[in-house]
Amino acid sequence: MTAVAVDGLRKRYGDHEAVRGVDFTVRDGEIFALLGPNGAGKTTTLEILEGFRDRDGGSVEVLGRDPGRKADGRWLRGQIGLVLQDIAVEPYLSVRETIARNAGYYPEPRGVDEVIDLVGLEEKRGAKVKDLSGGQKRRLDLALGVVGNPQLLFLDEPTTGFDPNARRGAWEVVRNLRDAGTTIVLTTHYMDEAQALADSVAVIAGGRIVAAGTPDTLGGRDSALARIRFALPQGAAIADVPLPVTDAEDGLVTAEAEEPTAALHRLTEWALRRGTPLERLTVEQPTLEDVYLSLTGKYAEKEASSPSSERGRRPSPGRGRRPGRSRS
Ligand SMILES: Nc1ncnc2c1ncn2[C@@H]1O[C@H](COP(=O)(O)OP(=O)(O)OP(=O)(O)O)[C@@H](O)[C@H]1O
Repeated sequence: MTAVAVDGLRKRYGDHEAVRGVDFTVRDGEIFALLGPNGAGKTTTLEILEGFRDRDGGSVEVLGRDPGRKADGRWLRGQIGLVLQDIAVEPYLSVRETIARNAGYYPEPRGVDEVIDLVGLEEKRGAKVKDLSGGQKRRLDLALGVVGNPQLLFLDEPTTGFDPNARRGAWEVVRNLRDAGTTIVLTTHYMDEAQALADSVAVIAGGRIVAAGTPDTLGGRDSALARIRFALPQGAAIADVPLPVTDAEDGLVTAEAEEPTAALHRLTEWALRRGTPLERLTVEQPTLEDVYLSLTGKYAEKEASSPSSERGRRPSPGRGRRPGRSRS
């Protein structure tokens, strides 16, 4: 079943078309990541799905309902969870009191202590919200997003400001939620996060989807050539290397290979015969970040060379502008 279906979505702010015909679907029970540079239209798209913003065109279905219709929007608010960047919480309430208060807004909430354990705030159960660290506060945000036992959870940059251990902890929480049946739609600027978590991803740039797929296949990543890099051995010239190589950064040379095993065999045999080691040898497939940068870079180049491109766009106003989005 489809949890979210977006078809030809459009949204304009004055004369700026922020979302220009976006299509994607999110399958029931998956983690879907919407990726894109600042100002690409991610927040606008999510706000429309969450029922906080009207659209100008296209169709949107969330759990089979239209968040743009008042009655559907009300029903959806009981079924979806939101973890946003700027949830307002009462600083003098304790962690437990804050979660218990939010639980009261939902028809079938999760147990408060279960949620505290789920997000790893056991030690801080009785602590006042104002005394939490930045990372602990984000865990509380996550707790508030899941306490309603939502079918669908929206996570807006869920690990911004986390230390590396806390990020891995949060990923574990998100995976556990998915495994327990929650569908998750997230935005992130961290490609390692999308790689680690997402079952499928879509890249948005300039209000359009420029690529969609799984993290491993996005933009033809799985069929891309492997890159072999190494420092040219002392006394060797580029022409001596038994593979076509080009100069790379940092004094390294690069060979691109369809069959990296065979290419490495030729290369290492050559080096052993010469008796010179291949220093700083690495073999890499393009990472999700490489593919993302290439997709969004190509988009930016196309925009810059298009005579109709819109220059000097207003910078993204950042967070804190979703109308009426705080629940606490
Ligand atoms: N309320 C608004 N009024 C006018 N313009 C807006 C408004 N909200 C967003 N925009 C513009 O629409 C475009 C898309 O913004 P949006 O916030 O959806 O991007 P984003 O992909 O979420 O960016 P970021 O990664 O920086 O959060 C931007 O050019 C932004 O300046």
